Amino acid sequence: MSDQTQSTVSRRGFLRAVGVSGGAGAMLATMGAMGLAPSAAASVTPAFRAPERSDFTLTGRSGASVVVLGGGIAGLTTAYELGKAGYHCTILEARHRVGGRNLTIRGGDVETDLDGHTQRAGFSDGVYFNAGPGRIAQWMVTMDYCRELGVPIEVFTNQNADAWIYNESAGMTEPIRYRTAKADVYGYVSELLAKATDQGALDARLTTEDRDRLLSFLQSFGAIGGRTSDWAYTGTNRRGFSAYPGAGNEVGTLLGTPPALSDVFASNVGRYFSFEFGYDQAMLMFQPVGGMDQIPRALAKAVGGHRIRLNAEVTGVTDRGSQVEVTYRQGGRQSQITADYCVAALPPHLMARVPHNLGAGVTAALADFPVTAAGKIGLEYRSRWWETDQRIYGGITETDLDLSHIWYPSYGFHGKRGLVVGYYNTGANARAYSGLTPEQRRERAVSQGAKIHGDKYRSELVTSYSHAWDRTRYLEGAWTSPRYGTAGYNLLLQPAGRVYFAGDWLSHEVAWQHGAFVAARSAVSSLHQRVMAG
Ligand SMILES: Cc1cc2nc3c(=O)[nH]c(=O)nc-3n(C[C@H](O)[C@H](O)[C@H](O)COP(=O)(O)OP(=O)(O)OC[C@H]3O[C@@H](n4cnc5c(N)ncnc54)[C@H](O)[C@@H]3O)c2cc1C
Ligand SMILES: N=C(N)NCCCC(=O)C(=O)O
Repeated sequence: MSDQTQSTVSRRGFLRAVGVSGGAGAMLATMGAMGLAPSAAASVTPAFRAPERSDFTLTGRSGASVVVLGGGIAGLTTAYELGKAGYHCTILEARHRVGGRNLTIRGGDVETDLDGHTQRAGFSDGVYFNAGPGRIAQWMVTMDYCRELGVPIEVFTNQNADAWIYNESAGMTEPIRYRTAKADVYGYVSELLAKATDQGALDARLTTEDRDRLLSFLQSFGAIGGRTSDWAYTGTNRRGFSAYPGAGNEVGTLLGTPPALSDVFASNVGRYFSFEFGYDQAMLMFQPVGGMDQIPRALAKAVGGHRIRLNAEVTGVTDRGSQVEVTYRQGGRQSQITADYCVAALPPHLMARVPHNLGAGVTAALADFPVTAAGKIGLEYRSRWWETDQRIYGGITETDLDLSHIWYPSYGFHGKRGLVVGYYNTGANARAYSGLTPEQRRERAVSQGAKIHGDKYRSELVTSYSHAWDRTRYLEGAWTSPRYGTAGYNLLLQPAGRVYFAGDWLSHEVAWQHGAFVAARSAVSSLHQRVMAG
């Protein structure tokens, strides 16, 4: 090892170790130079833990019978994985279709909510609306199930420089493109930090070398001037153009000059930038081709339709010691099924209401999951004006309006029609919409969205369908906030006699199908170990 390498490591060991200036080879060389054996690399940059993410197989076979309560992702996965290991599973699902919160609405679908509002979706052929899940991160086990089940996937655009930001409460009268908002916020933040750095305000924290490196980073990050122009941010073509560059001498027309620093901060556009930093929301994201419900459909097909009873509402669970007895109502009749084991994959707040003999502690634990409301509306348009007129191809507009987010479709580009998600909100905003009739929801969403998109937001609209998760029978909520670490939460990670629990609510990825998949895998592993040991 040369002296130069040694000095590089001691001065820049951190940068090299996190792979900023080199690939794996460079990193290993650096580790060696630091006196670390290659195996110690794991403690610096932990290896990706593949087993939890990849395909799953129970070792050994059993012919035991299992009744699975709920045909959402967790229930279906339970039956799918146990089925591979030879178990005889029966799924009892209260709704008229499998999938649970994984719900894709197409033309002809009919849903009636708890308030008696019936909607028949009038969407055109090929147009669909993911009323629940819409996106999948690359690391999620959901991707492995798509591959294993043969569900084709495509990119879901979760972030788009050409989508809008609109903060009405900050006095904005026009929306601003993400790219423009970012250019101005990054520019002014960089200017301020560069000035403070150059004036010595950070000298206690920075060496001379650090200071120079930070200034050089800020110059490129914020596209600001140098020392001679006092690091000023004056705007560049990162803001975008009102007329893009063209042929010959057409240099294009820049999108004006940046507003004053104080106005940029007052607009509060920067509050949306960190969304894409999230480990679960960063691009690239994915979606199944043709709708998110391709996942439960494929699972149900693999499980076998004869093992799934629809419109079967579970009304009681009794552990009889050597077997479990489950009562359910189907077609106006009370029926009963007995199995060796049961996996309860209903929402916890609903399972808490099902009469059982599993103990008061179980009921109390199940009832202790606070539930969040969420809602979405799908707006079908006769033209794709957001693509042709506004040059937005997928992605999300962020607002401080009660509609919160507007999603543009990541499929069907340049097609004739398309579906925009006109609101996706949670909490109080979701409840405000769910308290309205479907017509009132549409009116409210359209009048809000037209502030951003103009007249076509109303005039090109063909039909709509809205879904209020807090008003959906057999779900009564969008997702829960588990009280991790409490005795109640931990109690439900264990079987109650012969009854196991599963669902995204028993995972650290609540509100993600990933959570439902891994919770189901955990329950079936535990059940299978017991059967194999017994
Ligand atoms: C608005 C929204 C957006 C989301 N976005 C994403 C996303 O982008 N990506 C992502 O991966 N995930 C997302 N999720 C989360 C994802 O939908 C869930 O994590 C997952 O679908 C949960 O599956 P589950 O099987 O645990 O529960 P559920 O889907 O709740 O399944 C429970 C099942 O039990 C049934 N049931 C209830 N009562 C009874 C009864 N008495 N008898 C019989 N059956 C009964 C229900 O009908 C249902 O089918 C979103 C969810 C919502 C609501
Ligand atoms: N606070 C949360 N749990 N957020 C997750 C929101 C639901 C979801 O998965 C998505 O829309 O991507």
